[in-house]
Amino acid sequence: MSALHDNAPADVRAHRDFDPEASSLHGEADPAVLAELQAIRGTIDNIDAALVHMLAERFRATQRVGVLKAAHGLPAGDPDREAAQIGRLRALAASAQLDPEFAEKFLNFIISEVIRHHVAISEDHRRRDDGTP
Ligand SMILES: C=C(O[C@@H]1C=C(C(=O)O)C=C[C@H]1O)C(=O)O
Repeated sequence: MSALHDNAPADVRAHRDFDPEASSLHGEADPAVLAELQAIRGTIDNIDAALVHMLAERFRATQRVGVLKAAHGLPAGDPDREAAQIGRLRALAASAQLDPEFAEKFLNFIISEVIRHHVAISEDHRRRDDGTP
């Protein structure tokens, strides 16, 4: 299909039109070096795709938790659960030679987004109960 009549959403197009060889380094290094770089980048692209799919599944699960909490009037965050998760992830990271500080920051980043979703779900739920728009 020509680009002119392409009605696919921008994100769908970006995925479909992704150029795995896009680089600012063409002509900057020996072709053998660029070929090795390209091979490693293939692995990075696979991992990035897996991360997105895993995060999508995680958010699908946390949305269910959010709905359950809202239906039963439970708070969005659960600090004791978070502390246990962070301790576990830090240990896992250390054994995998990943920086535990980074693992903790990454988990906190995700959890704060989850809590934002839970607050929104709970407000929605309350509005529906009150009959307010
Ligand atoms: C998903 C939950 O809600 C929040 C988000 C968490 C998470 O993303 O893992 C963990 C604890 C809660 O602060 C939960 O309580 O299990």
